[in-house]
Amino acid sequence: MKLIPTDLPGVVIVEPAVFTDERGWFSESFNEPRFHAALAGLGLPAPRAFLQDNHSCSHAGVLRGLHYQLPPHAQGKLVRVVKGAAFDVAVDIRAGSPHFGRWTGVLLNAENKRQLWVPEGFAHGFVSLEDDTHFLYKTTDVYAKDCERSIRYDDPAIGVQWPLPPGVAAALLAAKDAAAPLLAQADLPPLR
Ligand SMILES: Cc1cn([C@H]2C[C@H](O)[C@@H](COP(=O)(O)OP(=O)(O)O[C@H]3O[C@H](C)C(=O)[C@H](O)[C@H]3O)O2)c(=O)[nH]c1=O
Repeated sequence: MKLIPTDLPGVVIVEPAVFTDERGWFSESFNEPRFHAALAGLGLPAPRAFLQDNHSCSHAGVLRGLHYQLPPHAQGKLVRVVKGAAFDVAVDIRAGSPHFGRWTGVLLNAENKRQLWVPEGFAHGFVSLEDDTHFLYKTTDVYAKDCERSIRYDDPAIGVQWPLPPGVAAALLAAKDAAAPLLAQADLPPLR
């Protein structure tokens, strides 16, 4: 496994080792000791244990986000795409962070097998770039609807440059994602 820092401190790309032979390929999608050691190598803290695995499937142009959960159920997320493609985005929303409101985006797809580590204190979302995009992720806390918050994906104060797949004029959103902008959020996670 190799970690590649993004331009947003704390958010890193995970490139798992892939072993190819005449049968196909094998890859460890998660290995806690190796993940923790690789994070330590970048001076980053090990996350809490992952408590939940999620799997969603999206049509081309579907945008899920920007979402986060507040303490005591803040979630770190280790995300990947196993079929299709997605542009995955993390935003630092920790009150007091020197990088508050900054975002980074990474192409995740079945071919590059890349993952993105999004720590607690960051909002997360993605836009699906193909039909039938299967998005899998581990979270460091369980789903807690009362702690869940949404930030509008096109908040000009954040300025995410969302790509859209060919033929899609506008992102396809759930009603809950026509949300408030970042600076209108009533409560934001603390900088730990
Ligand atoms: C997130 C979640 C949802 N649900 C139920 C609640 C709804 O009845 C249904 C769909 O939930 P939602 O519309 O919140 O799903 P997404 O829009 O994909 O939400 C996710 O979108 C972005 C990408 C994130 O980073 C979060 O993990 C999460 O907020 O599944 C559960 O039962 N457990 C869960 O952990």
